[in-house]
Amino acid sequence: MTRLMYQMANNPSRYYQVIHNYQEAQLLFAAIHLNVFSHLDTPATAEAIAESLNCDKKQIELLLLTLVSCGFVSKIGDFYANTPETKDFLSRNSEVFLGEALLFREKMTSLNELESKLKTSPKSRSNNYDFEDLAKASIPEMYTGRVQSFLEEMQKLFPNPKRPLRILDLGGGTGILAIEFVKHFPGSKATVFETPGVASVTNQIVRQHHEEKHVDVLSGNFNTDDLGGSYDLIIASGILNFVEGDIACFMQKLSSALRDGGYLLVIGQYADHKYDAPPNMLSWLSGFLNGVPLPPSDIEMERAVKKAGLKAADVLENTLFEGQLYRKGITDLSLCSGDVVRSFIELTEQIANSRTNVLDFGSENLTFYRGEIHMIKMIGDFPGIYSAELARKFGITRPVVHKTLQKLSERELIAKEDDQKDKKRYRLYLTEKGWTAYRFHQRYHEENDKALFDYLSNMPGDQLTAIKGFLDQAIQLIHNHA
Ligand SMILES: C[S@@+](CC[C@H](N)C(=O)[O-])C[C@H]1O[C@@H](n2cnc3c(N)ncnc32)[C@H](O)[C@@H]1O
Repeated sequence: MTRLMYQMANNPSRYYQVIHNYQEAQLLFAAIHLNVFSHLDTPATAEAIAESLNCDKKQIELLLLTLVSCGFVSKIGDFYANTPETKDFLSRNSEVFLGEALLFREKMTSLNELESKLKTSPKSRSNNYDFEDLAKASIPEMYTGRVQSFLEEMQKLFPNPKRPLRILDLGGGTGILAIEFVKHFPGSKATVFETPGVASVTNQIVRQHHEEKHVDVLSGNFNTDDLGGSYDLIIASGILNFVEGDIACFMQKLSSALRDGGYLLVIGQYADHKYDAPPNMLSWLSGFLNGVPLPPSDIEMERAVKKAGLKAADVLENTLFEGQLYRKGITDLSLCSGDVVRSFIELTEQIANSRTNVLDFGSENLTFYRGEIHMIKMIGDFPGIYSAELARKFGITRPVVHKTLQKLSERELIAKEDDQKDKKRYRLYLTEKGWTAYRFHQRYHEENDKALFDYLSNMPGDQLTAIKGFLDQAIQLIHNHA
């Protein structure tokens, strides 16, 4: 009997690749378990490794050769050594040794009992995850990119590092994000909200970092307990599966805990629709089989946050960090025109009183009154400007301009050059020292004003129109008073 030749429409290689990946995983876990990689930071022979591990030389040689073929280890002559990546992450001598975390995650999310679990429905929605041990095991993982990327994003979100902030990390596990946040934003306070079991681990980690004064650990159930309030940022990373009840109600709870204009950062992988599979379904299948619900879909989240008065503000995308940022609307219904006028008067008073403020850029030579440094800026922006133009641009009298120019000239910050066309006038330029002051001043503004620019650039057009309209009216008012 002749068998019909299958016409190749599909390729089965994927299934063989799965076997390969499975065996590669078994190989890697056994090698981590044996602690092979910690002996390969410097080149060593199979014989030396076998002796250190108390194993058979021939068998170890086979193991090492396979590790080489999978790209975990390199080989030159008879010597084996870790690749740079393996040295960083799989050797116990490294500060970011991930071996224990990998072994723990494999055990925690194992699908060994998959078939038997399919026969019965889960008894309760309780998860069987050991989050206490996960928190302990995942500390080095946090420092292999997540913390670094998180801080980068936070520095963009809150450009003024001196602004004291209040943040909440819900189900924050290790507490490392909160700990690193307060280290980078001095004067800020962080709260980590965790289940009682994990909270004791978080507390220990906070103590190890000596951050007890800046990081509070609250223990409880975020579904039922009060979360505190007036936060500038709430982090919800990998926790939305554990929300009980309506996700819209939970989002409302988080929104109420935020101050106006505060941010909610949601980290996790979500399906587009309720009927789609979440992208990382496989990693968490063991939990789902135990009754942990699937996370909400993007569409459910969209509806829930909108209902809660939160608006999508940004997508934070980094190599190891992906999050959706929402912002609470700034709507204070109790606000009346009197409040705005009071803030305006406070602003004008502060500007009037700051006239005598001195800007010190690090030495007596580089210390300026506001009027002086702004004149330097104007001359830098318009090289060759006449003194009469300066008087006009600043709206001040010529004698006042001359007095300031005289001082700047004596301090060798500006130079005067005769005007070729009109010998009675002179043109103004900055000297090298003047340019140094100009650059210091520019940097000063870049650092200090960024928060205001960021605030305005996040604002919808109708609100910007309202602010511009108010400022035009205010300028008119000052003209009328003058
Ligand atoms: C998947 S882990 C995420 C940990 C951390 N946020 C991260 O992104 O690495 C979920 C965390 O939520 C905590 N958690 C789950 N349900 C909770 C609840 N009802 N109240 C407080 N914490 C809870 C767990 O203890 C666990 O630490």
